[in-house]
Amino acid sequence: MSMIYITHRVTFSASHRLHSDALSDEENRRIFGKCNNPNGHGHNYALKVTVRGEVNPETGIVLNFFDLQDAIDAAILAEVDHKHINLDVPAFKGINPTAENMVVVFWNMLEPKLPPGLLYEMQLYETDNDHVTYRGT
Ligand SMILES: Nc1nc2c(c(=O)[nH]1)N=C([C@H](O)[C@H](O)COP(=O)(O)OP(=O)(O)OP(=O)(O)O)CN2
Ligand SMILES: [Zn+2]
Repeated sequence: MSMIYITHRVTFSASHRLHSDALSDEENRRIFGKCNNPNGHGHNYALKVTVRGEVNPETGIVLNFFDLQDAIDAAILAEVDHKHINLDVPAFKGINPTAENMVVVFWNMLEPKLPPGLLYEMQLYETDNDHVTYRGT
C-alpha cells in the first residue's frame, strides 16, 4: 500500500492585533511594534491542509478534495473569514493571534471533523514571505 499526502489550499481575509495578556502594555509595544496597534490590521492569509493515508483501491483516492474543502470551510473559514480574530472569534478569547497560535487553534478546530489520524500538516501563510507549519505536536 502507498502512503499518499494530499493538500488543499484555501485563502481568507481577517484582521488581528498582536497583544499578549501575559505582558505589560510596554512589553507588548516593544515586542509586537506596529502589530500591537489597538486598531488592528489585516492580512490575506493562505492555509494549506495536508492529510495522509492509503489510497482506497476501489476509489483511487485518500479523501475527496471536495470533502476536505467542505470540512475546512465549516470548521475554520466560517469562523474566521472577514472577522477580527481577537474580537469576533470565540476560540481566540485570551489567545494572542500570532500565526503560531492560529495554526494550533485551526488544527484543533479541524482535526475532529476528519477521519481519525488523517490530518498530517497545516501551513498558515500570513504573507507570501512568512508562514508557520504544525503537525499536531
Ligand atoms: N513569529 C511571528 N512574528 C510575527 C507575527 C507572527 O504571527 N509570528 N506576526 C506579525 C504581524 O502579524 C505583522 O502584521 C506581520 O505583517 P507584515 O506585513 O509581514 O509586516 P511587514 O511590515 O514586515 O511586511 P512588509 O514586508 O513590510 O510589507 C509580525 N511578526
Ligand atoms: Zn498581522
